[in-house]
Amino acid sequence: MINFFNITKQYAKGAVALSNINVKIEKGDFAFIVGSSGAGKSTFIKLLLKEIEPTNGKITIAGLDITNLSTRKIPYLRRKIGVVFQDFRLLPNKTVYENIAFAMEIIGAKPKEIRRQVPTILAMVGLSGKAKMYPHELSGGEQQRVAIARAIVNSPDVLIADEPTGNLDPDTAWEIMKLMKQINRRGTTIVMATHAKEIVDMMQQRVIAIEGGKIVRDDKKGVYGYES
Ligand SMILES: Nc1ncnc2c1ncn2[C@@H]1O[C@H](COP(=O)(O)OP(=O)(O)OP(=O)(O)O)[C@@H](O)[C@H]1O
Repeated sequence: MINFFNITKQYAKGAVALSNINVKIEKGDFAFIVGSSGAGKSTFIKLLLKEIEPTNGKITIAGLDITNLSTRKIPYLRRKIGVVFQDFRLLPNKTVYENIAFAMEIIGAKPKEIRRQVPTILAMVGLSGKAKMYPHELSGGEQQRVAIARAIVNSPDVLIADEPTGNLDPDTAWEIMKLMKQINRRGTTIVMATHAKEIVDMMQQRVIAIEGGKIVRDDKKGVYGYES
């Protein structure tokens, strides 16, 4: 599903954030990316999202070589990937319904399809009663559910989450993790960068640890492995 071939990323001012990384994430995997601050986790995620380009190497996602992708094909890539961030990033002037509908509109979904799909996805994330609310009227956990709904509404192959529980209290964080696991069970590959030791230890999923720009550990049912 996701392949990093000899990926090196050196930033303009000299820092080598990732150094010759090779990793393969299979379809249906749930993989945590862990590592201390500055280890290279965000760089890993940004490369996947094509927000930045590698200095060397090749990345493929669902058979698509994203390092040599024509501008024309970038929307196609975006459809294969859903993203969730720590700070939710919802559109403040749109309701819950509109935030999710908008993600469908921009890929050209038909109004009929949108009217059918948005309530389905809202029910799935447990927010059927909140469709008309605005983001500021919701709790952090609810906002993150909306963000997840928006990320999966177009049925991406991969859900990428960058510290999705970072702004949430422990109970709410667990609710979000249950939802992520549910999405994973339906076949979506999940890649999640996190500092949340308890979550990683409890979930017993694949753990890829990055240190100093290299993969230092890759365990099938791993633990966080750092003091938090
Ligand atoms: N835009 C940039 N320009 C120069 N150096 C950068 C840039 N972004 C990150 N770096 C450097 O690359 C290295 C890896 O950073 P990265 O943000 O990937 O770490 P991280 O593991 O996500 O850390 P954190 O857990 O603190 O978010 C660090 O040494 C950082 O200073």
